[in-house]
Amino acid sequence: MKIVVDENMPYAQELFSRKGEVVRVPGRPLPVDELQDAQALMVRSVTPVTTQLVANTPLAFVGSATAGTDHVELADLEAAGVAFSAAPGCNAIAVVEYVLSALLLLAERDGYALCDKTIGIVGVGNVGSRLQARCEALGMKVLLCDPPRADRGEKEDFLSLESVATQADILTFHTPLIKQGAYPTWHCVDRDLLEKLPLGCVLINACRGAVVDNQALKQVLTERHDLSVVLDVWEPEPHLDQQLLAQVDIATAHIAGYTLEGKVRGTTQLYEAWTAFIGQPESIALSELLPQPDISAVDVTGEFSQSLLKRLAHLVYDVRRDDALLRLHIADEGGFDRLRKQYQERREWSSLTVSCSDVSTAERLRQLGFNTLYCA
Ligand SMILES: NC(=O)c1ccc[n+]([C@@H]2O[C@H](COP(=O)([O-])OP(=O)(O)OC[C@H]3O[C@@H](n4cnc5c(N)ncnc54)[C@H](O)[C@@H]3O)[C@@H](O)[C@H]2O)c1
Ligand SMILES: O=C(O)[C@H](O)[C@H](O)COP(=O)(O)O
Repeated sequence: MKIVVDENMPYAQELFSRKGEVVRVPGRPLPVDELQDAQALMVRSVTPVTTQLVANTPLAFVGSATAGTDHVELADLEAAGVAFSAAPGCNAIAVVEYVLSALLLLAERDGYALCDKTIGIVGVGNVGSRLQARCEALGMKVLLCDPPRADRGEKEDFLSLESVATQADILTFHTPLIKQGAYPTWHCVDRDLLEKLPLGCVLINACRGAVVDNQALKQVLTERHDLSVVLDVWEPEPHLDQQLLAQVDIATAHIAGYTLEGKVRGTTQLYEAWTAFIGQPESIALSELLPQPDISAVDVTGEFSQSLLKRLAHLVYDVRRDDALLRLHIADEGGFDRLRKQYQERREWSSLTVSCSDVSTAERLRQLGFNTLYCA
């Protein structure tokens, strides 16, 4: 059995080679000749999966180690009789911690307390709901927009996009990219919405580039200097608009989901889905695979504060690292994809054990995602 896997999928070689021959390939562009005798293909979001790609191959299963599936023609795969699995939620914590790393930075730069702010979360799924929990633990007011969930009658208090966008100090997007149907998100942040954002609003896009009309954003940013913008995703990738990049406050190369934990969960979720598909189900514990982090423990004395949280969060991951790298390398040939392929290891907040001399600080940091100990 031959299994073709994207080379940017940690531990794929080790796991999939338990069952067959593994061939690692670049995802953009994918060497299609490798599929001529392959039974399974494991991709990331950079590989469009079309009827054409799978036609005239023995592929029976395609997996994508991602939350988003807009690069996959799902109906065509089904029609071709090819099974598919994504990795829902694998990198949700990573995206949440990316957003918080950025917010802690902007709050310090502009001198405000996050607990005084209202955040509007658009798309309240795996990422959005975890972000909601962490923002509530920070004492922020949280407004939610998720029309599909609202229409299913779920019990949260969901608002319209316009209502959230006009009330929130911080507006962050965590929806899939959807072009058609009842709940489209393509260009849902258009000129009209951008003009309605409150004075000094922070706009964050860490879902898919085209959820924001990038040309409209570029234009509005020449007129409104009060907005702060954080973009991890771009329209289009990898050839993003360098003028827009220069206008935004934090710019990164679609790496919000790139913690080691997030990527490894992506691999293990696919391995579990595929082994179930071939009738030999296996489950893999993350702890079997993850190495010890570079920094695994710190001691904290004193009480919880935003400043303490920022120092701890940035000890694990400071978004300025990725912002600097993108600005430095965006003009290089292949720079965007190289930054993603050669991504420096990044861990989740839970990889850090924080020993606290104050019980309420320990509890607060635990709610915010750290591993904590109370040492009287
Ligand atoms: N930047 C990154 O590295 C990164 C990492 C993970 C996910 N993503 C992107 O973020 C998206 C969200 O991730 P997730 O894991 O939370 O997905 P999810 O499927 O768990 O949640 C998406 C939520 O969006 C809601 N939604 C759908 N249409 C909507 C609309 N028109 N308006 C508002 N809400 C709508 C859905 O009901 C759902 O609750 C993914 O689809 C992916 O494109 C990006
Ligand atoms: O949808 C997702 O899961 C993310 O966008 C994912 O992290 C993107 O990374 P890629 O698959 O392009 O490596």
